[in-house]
Amino acid sequence: MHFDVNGTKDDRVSNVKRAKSVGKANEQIAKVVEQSISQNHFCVALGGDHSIAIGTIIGHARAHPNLAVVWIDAHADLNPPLASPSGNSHGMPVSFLLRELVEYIPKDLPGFEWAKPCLGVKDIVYIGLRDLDEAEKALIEKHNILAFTMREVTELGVDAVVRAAIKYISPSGTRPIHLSFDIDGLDPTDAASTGTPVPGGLLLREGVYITESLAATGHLQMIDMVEVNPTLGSSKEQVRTLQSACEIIGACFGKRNRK
Ligand SMILES: CN[C@](CCCC[B-](O)(O)O)(CCN1CCCCC1)C(=O)O
Ligand SMILES: [Mn+2]
Ligand SMILES: [Mn+2]
Ligand SMILES: [Mn+2]
Repeated sequence: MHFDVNGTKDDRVSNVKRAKSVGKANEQIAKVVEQSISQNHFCVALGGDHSIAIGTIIGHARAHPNLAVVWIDAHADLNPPLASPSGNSHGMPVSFLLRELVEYIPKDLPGFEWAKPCLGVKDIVYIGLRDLDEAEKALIEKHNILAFTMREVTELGVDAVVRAAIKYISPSGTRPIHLSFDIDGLDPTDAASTGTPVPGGLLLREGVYITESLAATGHLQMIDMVEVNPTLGSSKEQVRTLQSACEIIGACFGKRNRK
């Protein structure tokens, strides 16, 4: 039995653990993000797990409906609630955001009454994938979602991947971009202090390059920096992970390794 902050029952509903707390928190996040973006701020959301992207992206899209999303992650976070093998909401956020998946979202989810999908499958691109569940693979395939897995990053190189990603989501180069950066998109050597690390990820240098390239479009509006868990790993790993997160956030504001 789980309880929410008010001490009322908050159990697993339609296979979403603590549905009410997650839904209500994201409702608040969406309001704050919409306000911040509407005041023309560059917005940095610090997670917490990746379920906060439900609120950050819906909030951002309220201010900029023509939003495009770059999702850096070892995982697709695309499990519709009933297909999730864990019931952990951090593996589901993208399924709540895509209009084409709305039929898979249970109608009775407490706390999520406000959450309406705000993206089409063509408005998102993945970079760094290397650990997908069966339902996620099937949905990426069925809806032709553009995904550069670590295989493509190795094959094409990070420059070709980020150029292709930008060309795809913003052919005119003018669309507002939301970067949802899961620190576990990086290799555990650069980011071990996270809940679901997966070997063979992006080097910090590659993560910085992708972020700098998005910033160079002049339309990067917001970054989620999520899944950083400084309670995990050795103190050396914790420092390294926090340093990586700061480098990525810094890269949103332009080139780091200036000549
Ligand atoms: C791959 N899907 C997972 C992980 C989601 C990670 C979320 B993120 O925000 O960190 O990216 C894992 C599901 N596996 C758990 C172990 C047994 C096999 C399934 C899930 O729980 O949905
Ligand atoms: Mn996670
Ligand atoms: Mn994630
Ligand atoms: Mn992840």
